[in-house]
Parts: sequence; C-alpha cells; structure tokens
Amino acid sequence: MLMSGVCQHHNALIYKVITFMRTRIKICGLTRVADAVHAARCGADAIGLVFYPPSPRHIALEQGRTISRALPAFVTRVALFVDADPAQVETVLTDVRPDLLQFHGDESPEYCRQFGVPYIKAARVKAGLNLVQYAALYADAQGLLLDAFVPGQPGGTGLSFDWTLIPENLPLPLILSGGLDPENVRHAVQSVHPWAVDVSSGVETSKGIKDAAKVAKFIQEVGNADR
Ligand SMILES: O=C(O)c1ccccc1N[C@@H]1O[C@H](COP(=O)(O)O)[C@@H](O)[C@H]1O
Repeated sequence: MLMSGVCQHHNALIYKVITFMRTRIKICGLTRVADAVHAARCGADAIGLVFYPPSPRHIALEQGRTISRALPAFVTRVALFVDADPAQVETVLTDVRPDLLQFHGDESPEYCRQFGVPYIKAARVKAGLNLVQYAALYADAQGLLLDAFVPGQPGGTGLSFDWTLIPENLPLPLILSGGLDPENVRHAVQSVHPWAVDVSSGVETSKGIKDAAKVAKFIQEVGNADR
C-alpha cells in the first residue's frame, strides 16, 4: 500500500511520520539570475520560469537560458505555460532545456503528453471540481499542483483557497500553491502535508522581483514545519 500509486497524497503523510521526509520547495516566477541562485543556495528544490506573455513574471527565451545555466546541479528547472501553442513549448524545450514542464491552463492530458517530457498539471480549486477524477485524467503527470481559482487570472495571484477541499486519496503527489508566504507556509505544510509547496507572490517585493529575506524565511519555515 505504501508504494502504490493509488493514494499518493495520503502516503506522503505516512512517509513523513515514519521517515522524517522533507517537503520539497519550488520558488516560481524568477526573472533575475541573482534571485534564482539565491533561492537555490537557500535550499529550493525547483525554480519556476514563466513563459506566459500576459504574466508580469514572463521572461524571454534568452533570460530563461541564462537563469537555467546559472543554476547548480540538482535544482529542477521548471518551465511554466498557460495554454501555449505547442510550437512555443518546443522552442523553450530546445533553447532552455527545462527538466520539467508545468501546465497551468486548460491543457488536455493529450496536450500535456505530446512533448514526451515530465510534467506537472495545475488545477484551480473550486467547490464542485472532483480533484480525484481530475488527477486520474493526468495519471502520467509527476504531480498535481493545486492553486486558487480566480476568474480571469490563471495563477500567480497571491490568493489561497480552502484546503479542506483537498481529498486525502489524490492519486498523484500533491504540490500546494496559492497565496503561500513565510508567515503561513508552516501552518500549510502541517495542515495539508503536501509532497511540495510552490510560491511566487508571497516572496516578492514586486512582481517578478524576489525578496532575498522572504525567500530564505519561506524555505526555513518549510523546514521548521517538517521538524
Ligand atoms: O507566476 C505567475 O505569474 C503565473 C502566471 C500564470 C499562471 C501561473 C503563475 N504562477 C503560479 O501560480 C501559483 C500561485 O502563485 P502565488 O504564490 O499565489 O503567487 C504558483 O503555482 C505559480 O507557479
């Protein structure tokens, strides 16, 4: 049962209790090399690069390549898209060489699979959305990222959602996002027991500009929650 893929979210909680497993951390929406390197040095497991032109955190290909190359080994480079033209995804794959794709829009399972690259799928949580069924559709994803539902804004809103809507029997590793910050992330980890947390707005001074002290504190607080 522990290793089965049936109940990944619940299994994460059991592993945390018996093995002191730590919660993984993704810092998203990096636009500057120094911010990305700082996050990695503080202990971030993954760095998110936004390739969604309407976002204030959107970066050009060249900047994505520069940030990606500046990162040390064993930090996962994640490229984020929202309902992008597949040709744009292919261009980022060729030029930036991310390790993981994050699809944050209404992409179908077939769309997500077509690139043959590991991906995570975001779901924007609202009452009535069956998250177990949703996760089952994306069974080959590396994780299900849960974010707040804000009409007209696909993500990076700085708003959280009702965590009681998260079922225990999610069949994918749970990545919790939406309105997390250094002040609330400890409570979030201890309440939800996600595989990973993801933050953008909550560690910024302004959109796309990360606050070094907030990034450090956020990562420290996740560690405090795990202990
Ligand atoms: O960061 C963005 O600008 C963004 C734009 C479009 C879709 C997703 C985006 N970011 C993701 O949004 C969530 C929550 O962010 P926040 O911490 O509430 O600001 C997170 O998963 C980011 O990866």
